[in-house]
Amino acid sequence: MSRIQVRDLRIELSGRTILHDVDLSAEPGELIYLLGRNGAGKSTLLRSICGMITPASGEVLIDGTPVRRLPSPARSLGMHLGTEPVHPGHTARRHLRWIAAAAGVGGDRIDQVLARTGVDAYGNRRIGDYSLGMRQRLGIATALLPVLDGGDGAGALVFDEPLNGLDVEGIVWLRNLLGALAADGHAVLVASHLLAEVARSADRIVLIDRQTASPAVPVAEFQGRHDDLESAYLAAIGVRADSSQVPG
Ligand SMILES: Nc1ncnc2c1ncn2[C@@H]1O[C@H](COP(=O)(O)OP(=O)(O)OP(=O)(O)O)[C@@H](O)[C@H]1O
Repeated sequence: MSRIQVRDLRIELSGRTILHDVDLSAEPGELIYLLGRNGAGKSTLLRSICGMITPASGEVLIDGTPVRRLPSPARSLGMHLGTEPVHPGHTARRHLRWIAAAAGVGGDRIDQVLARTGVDAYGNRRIGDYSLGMRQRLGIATALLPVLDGGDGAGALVFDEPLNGLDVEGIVWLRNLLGALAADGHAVLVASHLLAEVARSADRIVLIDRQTASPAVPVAEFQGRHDDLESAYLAAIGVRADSSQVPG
């Protein structure tokens, strides 16, 4: 069973407050989506949860342990934080070998995650030649490395905009994968702008706005009296649905 707890988190970068007073708990078996406009702080929050950003104050606990005290966060957390290839000349297989070794995950997992994500079809080609959707699938494969089927691997997973660039069958595949991970007891946290997908899949929604996070609420509660999630979201961030102003 896995749990992500964020307590009273404050993040400052280059002397600017990016997030403050963030409290969030992703429980075992829950799929939580983070919403928020460009620059709201979703990636910053996910990176903080993964221990890649040191908070000015507050804490992140993964299964009750402060993330920065975990001996190997990449073993305790499945992470997909972006699609930029670190080494464009590497193949997917070599990339995964490198990540698995760094995280202390057995190399026998590599073939499993390649097959589970469909990356095995092009696992021996250099990442620099991948399309966006192919890079997304590789990022998802990386996040699955420490997640052992029925074992004691990572319990919690975070994904930063994993849907971007996936084709239609990829979106359906990822929806089923995230649902299956949650059903297996993993706490799953996903940042996305794709509200149709959020509406059909999320257990709860958190809105990142005005440098903080709303309480996590079920989709129906977030939607309230609005016709759909998009209208509710626009109202929540203070934008009129018919507005043609450049947001900012
Ligand atoms: N290293 C950094 N130094 C200073 N400011 C930063 C740094 N990284 C991010 N920021 C700022 O933090 C804010 C939040 O950025 P973040 O990438 O977390 O937003 P986001 O919600 O993920 O946006 P998007 O939806 O566009 O991906 C932005 O104002 C960004 O400019």
